Amino acid sequence: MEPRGRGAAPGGVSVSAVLPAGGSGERLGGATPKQFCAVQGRPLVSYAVRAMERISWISDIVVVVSPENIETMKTIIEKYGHKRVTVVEGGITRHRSIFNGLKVFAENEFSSHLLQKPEVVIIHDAVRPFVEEDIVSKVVMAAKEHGAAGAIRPLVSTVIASAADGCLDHSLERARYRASEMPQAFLFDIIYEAYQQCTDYDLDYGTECLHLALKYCKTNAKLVEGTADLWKVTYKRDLYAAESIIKDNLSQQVCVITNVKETLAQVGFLLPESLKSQIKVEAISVSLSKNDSCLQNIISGQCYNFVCVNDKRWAIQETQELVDVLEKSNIPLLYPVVLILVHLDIPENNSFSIGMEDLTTIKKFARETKKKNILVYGLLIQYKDPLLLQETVNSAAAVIMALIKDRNPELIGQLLVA
Ligand SMILES: Nc1ccn([C@@H]2O[C@H](COP(=O)(O)OP(=O)(O)OP(=O)(O)O)[C@@H](O)[C@H]2O)c(=O)n1
Ligand SMILES: O=C(CO)[C@H](O)[C@H](O)COP(=O)(O)O
Repeated sequence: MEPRGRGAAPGGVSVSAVLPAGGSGERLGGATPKQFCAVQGRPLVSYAVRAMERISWISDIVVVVSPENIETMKTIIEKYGHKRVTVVEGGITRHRSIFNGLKVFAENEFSSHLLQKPEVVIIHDAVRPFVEEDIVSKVVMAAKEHGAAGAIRPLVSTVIASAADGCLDHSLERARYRASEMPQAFLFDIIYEAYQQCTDYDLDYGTECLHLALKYCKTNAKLVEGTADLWKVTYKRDLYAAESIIKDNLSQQVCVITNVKETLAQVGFLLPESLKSQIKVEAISVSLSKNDSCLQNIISGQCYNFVCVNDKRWAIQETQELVDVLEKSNIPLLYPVVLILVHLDIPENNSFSIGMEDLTTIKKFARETKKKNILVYGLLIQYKDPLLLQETVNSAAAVIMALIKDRNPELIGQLLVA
């Protein structure tokens, strides 16, 4: 069978990946295994799958899940449009799950369709969502040369051993040891051989694939320094940390779209200027209905925050056009998009007034767009004294930043006043 990935892998080898996701997440607690817990609305496992999937030279991605979660995993693949993924039934321990994942490349009877055996296989826990191509590429190159490789991090705490009486027996010299993280990569034949040879004790109690390669194939893995965010989601606090890292990543860029008359354009200029001290700003002045190419470029550049400055009453019609463009782009499929409708209540805009009807309209609109993973908020910039314009705009920028950073789905449809 032809490999499904595209592009040349480092060192020209063929590469596939196995993501063990068959655990129950006891240490995290709760009814849902951690790999299926929602982070910014999307299951954690989908982040790890996405991280592998966007590396074009990885041919196949095997996700190993417990039998009762096979359908859940298939639904996730379908919902988030994951490609090149094969779901495989896991075992009762992590090693047994990984072994099952490897068998799909080697044993006909294990899978209805045997995947092409890669020269190098990556093993990466499905609960480590932040893995970049750079480190994956480094472990693959090192595995090609040394037979096995894995990411490491410095130890945070000193490792100590306790004696039978519960007292300190000895401690290890921290500087000599490292924490073994993921991703790891192996010449396929080496790791497969190691799993075939290893004992039930290894399969049931072992925690380290690199160790199996050493013990059974005499392969000394190359250790590659990894980045801090390779850590494994293990406890509840790790889910909170993952959530805030994602929110932080999504808050790097905003697109300010102004669609105002010249007399009001001052705000359209001052607002981006004020935001610039906190976030990268793309400011454009367009009629959204034109499906502007400039806007398209920004969207395809993975911008997850939009501010629309309007001089009319709640211009839902025009905002709907932006929502349609975003939806078509698939941008909100993977992460929630923040869309802030800014309206101006300023001296030149005499006709402006807000009634209950307006508030209901924006709420209704926000509820609909939330179903598309687009979070809509309203912001009214209100000032009567032109001398206070800069101050008011600064306060509006602060509210916009708070909405972007928080991405709070409970606040959608609310009208805030700056
Ligand atoms: N039988 C198992 C056990 C674990 N894993 C996977 O191995 C990775 C790392 O293991 P760990 O953090 O220990 O996950 P759990 O076993 O789910 O956690 P806990 O030990 O707290 O129950 C996770 O992606 C987990 O789903 C697996 O595929 N099959
Ligand atoms: O860090 C690792 C390197 O091999 C593994 O992810 C880790 O050992 C998994 O162990 P556990 O299932 O006990 O959490």
